[in-house]
Amino acid sequence: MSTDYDESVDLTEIAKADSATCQSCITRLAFTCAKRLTGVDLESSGLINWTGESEESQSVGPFLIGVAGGSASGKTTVCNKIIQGLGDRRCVMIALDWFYKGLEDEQDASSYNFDHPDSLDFELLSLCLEMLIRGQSTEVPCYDFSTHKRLPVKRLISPGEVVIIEGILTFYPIDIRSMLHLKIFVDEDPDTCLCRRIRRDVSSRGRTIESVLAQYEKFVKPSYEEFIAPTKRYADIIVPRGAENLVAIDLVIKHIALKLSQPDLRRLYPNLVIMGDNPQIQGLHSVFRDREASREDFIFHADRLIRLIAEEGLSLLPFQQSFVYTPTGDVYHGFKYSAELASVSIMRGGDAMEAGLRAVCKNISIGKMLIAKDPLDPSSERKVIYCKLPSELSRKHVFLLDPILGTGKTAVKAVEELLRRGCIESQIIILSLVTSSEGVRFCFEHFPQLKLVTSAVDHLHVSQSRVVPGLGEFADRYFGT
Ligand SMILES: Nc1ncnc2c1ncn2[C@@H]1O[C@H](COP(=O)(O)OP(=O)(O)O)[C@@H](O)[C@H]1O
Ligand SMILES: Nc1ccn([C@@H]2O[C@H](COP(=O)(O)O)[C@@H](O)[C@H]2O)c(=O)n1
Ligand SMILES: [Mg+2]
Repeated sequence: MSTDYDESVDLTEIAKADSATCQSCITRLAFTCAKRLTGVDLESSGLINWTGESEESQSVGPFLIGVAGGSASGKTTVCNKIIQGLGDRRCVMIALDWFYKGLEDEQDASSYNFDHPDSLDFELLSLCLEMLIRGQSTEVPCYDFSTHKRLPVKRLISPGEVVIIEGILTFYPIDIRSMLHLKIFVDEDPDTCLCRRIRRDVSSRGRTIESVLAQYEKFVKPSYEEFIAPTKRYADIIVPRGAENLVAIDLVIKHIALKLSQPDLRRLYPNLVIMGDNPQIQGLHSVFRDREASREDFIFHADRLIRLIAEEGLSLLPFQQSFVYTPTGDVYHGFKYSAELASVSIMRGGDAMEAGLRAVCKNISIGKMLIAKDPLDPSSERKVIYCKLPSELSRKHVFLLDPILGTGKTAVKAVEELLRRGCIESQIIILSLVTSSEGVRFCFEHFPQLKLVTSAVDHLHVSQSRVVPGLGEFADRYFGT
């Protein structure tokens, strides 16, 4: 094959690029080659909507774990066990200790509080983590505990599938905390921590017993109480007895392995249900996404899918144990829903989901909401134009019907209105046939407690105006308008 590629694609650029740039270069190269070989410009033909950028927006990046806890509680030891348990997964561990600002020559270590948040360079840590999240290598500082200074060298850290950041104040700054997908607090008896710290600091950090005890009384203990212990409430998991707690460590390893097995947005958003992983669902999509499908086929297959999505939504409702007598006079022990349910359709697309929903939830009361931008000002914010809701929503679970969730802005506006009218965030379940990954992120960034059931996650076209590959205007195709 000729190497006569378009000059705008520089192969040396690919060789030295980070993964995102590299992907984008390779995409351009692929488009160029295809155009040379076939004469068809795939990029502008509309046959392919994939671009390096949009693929990047689908990527969920590394799984970020934060480990916090008192000094010498066993954080580093717990992290090492987790990494060991993950086997050949590529894990990267970052110690908060590397980000100590260090002392100036004139500063006296015995009167400096190394347990205060101001002693750490969280800004630099944040930049390093952002690079790892983008799949890029990053340089981290090296710190010398015996001189209390940064060394004049840096260490290059390559990106990994799992990134663990461990340190006493990992959960303290909100920007670091909000990046984390799993937060673990190691909780150890303070006497045990002190004994371990004396041993460790004397043997490997160049301290005397007296200096460790003086620092402990003056700074370590008070700062633990003021800054570290209060961050325990941000933890998803509290591990008592640190590295001894093999059951907790095993559960954590299993949880991470499960998350790594989810290559999509479910890894980040536990309240996201995607039902599209099987041929049955994909078979339905193959009919109603087809632009040649007749209206009759479109409605039939869309209704089938809406029924399945509604059933999935029902499975998220709370239930309680119940029993019935069977015709044989015996008792059958089962369950019944313990929640009242209502629904709200976002007009006009949501209206087209009502028949499918009613086939599953016979007498459900359905409200309506019309949300739109000012037609004379397309850059304006979305507004609620019309809203008629079922009664007593505050004690009900609500299915919010939005067949195609694009930017997510309409859905978010609808959720805001529902909350304003008394709904509870965790009781709102969005039912959507097709979503974009960008829309999913937008919804969960605004409302992490809500639930979202969809049968496919596409992506937003660069123009932001449509979901691709998508299925066109759902309501127009459904109502034949
Ligand atoms: N469960 C344990 N039993 C005995 N020693 C431990 C245990 N966990 C940690 N240590 C020791 O205690 C010291 C501090 O542990 P480390 O994991 O470095 O704590 P941290 O990172 O929280 O400061 C280390 O010398 C380590 O080997
Ligand atoms: N120059 C320094 C810097 C930090 N410390 C102490 O280290 C502790 C944090 O490290 P862990 O591994 O124990 O989490 C912290 O409590 C600081 O007091 C220090 O002594 N000297
Ligand atoms: Mg440590």
